[in-house]
Amino acid sequence: MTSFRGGSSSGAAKPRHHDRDARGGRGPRAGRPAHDPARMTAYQALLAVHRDDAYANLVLPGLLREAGLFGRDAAFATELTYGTLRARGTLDRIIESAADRDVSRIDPPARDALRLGAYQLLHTRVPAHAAVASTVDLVHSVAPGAAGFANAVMRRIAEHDLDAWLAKVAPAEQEDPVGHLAVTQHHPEWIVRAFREALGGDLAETERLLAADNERPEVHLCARPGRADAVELADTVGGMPGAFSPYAVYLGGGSPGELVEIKTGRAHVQDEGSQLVATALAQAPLDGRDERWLDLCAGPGGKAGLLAALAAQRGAHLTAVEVTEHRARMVEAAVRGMPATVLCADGRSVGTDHDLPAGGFDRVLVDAPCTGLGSLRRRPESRWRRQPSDLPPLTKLQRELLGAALRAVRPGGLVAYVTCSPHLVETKVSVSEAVRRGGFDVDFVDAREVLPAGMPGLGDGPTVQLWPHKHGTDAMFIALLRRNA
Ligand SMILES: C[S@@+](CC[C@H](N)C(=O)[O-])C[C@H]1O[C@@H](n2cnc3c(N)ncnc32)[C@H](O)[C@@H]1O
Repeated sequence: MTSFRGGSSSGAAKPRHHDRDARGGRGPRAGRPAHDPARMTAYQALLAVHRDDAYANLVLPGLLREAGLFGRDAAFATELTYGTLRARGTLDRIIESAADRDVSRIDPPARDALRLGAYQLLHTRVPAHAAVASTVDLVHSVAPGAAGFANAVMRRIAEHDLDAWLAKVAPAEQEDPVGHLAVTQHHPEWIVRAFREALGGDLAETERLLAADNERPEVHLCARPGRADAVELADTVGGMPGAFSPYAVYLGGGSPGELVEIKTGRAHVQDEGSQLVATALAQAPLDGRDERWLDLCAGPGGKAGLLAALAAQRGAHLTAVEVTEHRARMVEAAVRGMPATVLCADGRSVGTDHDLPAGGFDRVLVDAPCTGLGSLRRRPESRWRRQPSDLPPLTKLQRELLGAALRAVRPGGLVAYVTCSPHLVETKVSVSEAVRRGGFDVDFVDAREVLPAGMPGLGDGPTVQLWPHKHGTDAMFIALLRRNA
């Protein structure tokens, strides 16, 4: 877990305000940060996530702007928001133990304020007295009747450090190793189980993966082939060329949205793992015609942008399909100026939509809708929002879309099935089921052969699973299939 290490003016060093006394015991009202804008902003982000199902990475930038937070104050608010959301399940266990009641029986505003407070106490260097006082102040603002309760709970939490609390609330490692990891590494148990299974049962490695999931990932850029060079781009933006993808640049800091290279379409933000799987499809050897490429699940357009740039260099044309209209518009923006056509259509309509003829394409990407368990690093709330019940409808769609891709590709052509999830049900099982049920005659192409030479940790093939703790990428899965007839 990344921890805040600063002495921000909104953090520990700030003297306590006295607004409450001046206002006759109420303090600022919820939604109107007046005295502690960083904590109030983090609280509002949590509220939006838990009440409105918002995504923190989408909602937080606007809240920071509204509150006029920059620099260290913005970093503090961001750390509080992301850290609290990631650790939520474990913080809740600690709060339950300290409050001696289930978190479901605590009013949501007080509950979120307590989560923020517990996070400060156990994961940051904010001094205990500042964490307690600022949390009680926040509860005064958002749930005045619970201020006394919050004070008591915070004081009880402050009696122990994180290790002591984990020893108290986590199941014993010997008796329940998965339950233990779930609590100590802040993940739901069903996800720990799924990761462990995908890693062949190795608990120590599962722990390394979970720890990597708790770190905020570095921003990766993709230097678009033919438009930018990764080494030059790295120099220009003060970043580092990526370890594996020839197009990757690791952006040390700063906001990618401000970069001229992004605004002018020379580069886009894209995880290196996503770059690798899209490039693998483009690089795989193919006999015969190689002109018609298809991206069957293209929105918002990251891989389509890279594929279209590669298609431009190779004299090919990309058809990019996306079922959601606003995402199809994002794909259009991502491929502008490149040889690509965007269709707002259901990818399963191959053979019935005249723009998606059966056997009409040489290379096809299915970047299937999935649980996204491979990118938990960048969506702090999603580990607690996702449920095992999400799997059946998603795997049905995945199999149907892969079936459509296998119908769309010509005999001898290639299909890449990709997920941003390592869950075996969404990866190997979805592939084998789609092939079996569709009765397709296919061969697996060893994906390791078309990933950069010398890349470590690619397993036994022919499919490849990338990992945050091994490759510093999202946990992207790729299966490459050649259709025989
Ligand atoms: C994992 S995302 C694709 C990410 C994209 N390839 C990229 O790199 O930016 C899956 C996309 O598939 C779209 N989708 C879902 N069902 C679809 C369908 N039946 N046909 C086409 N697209 C679909 C979703 O709206 C979503 O945008």
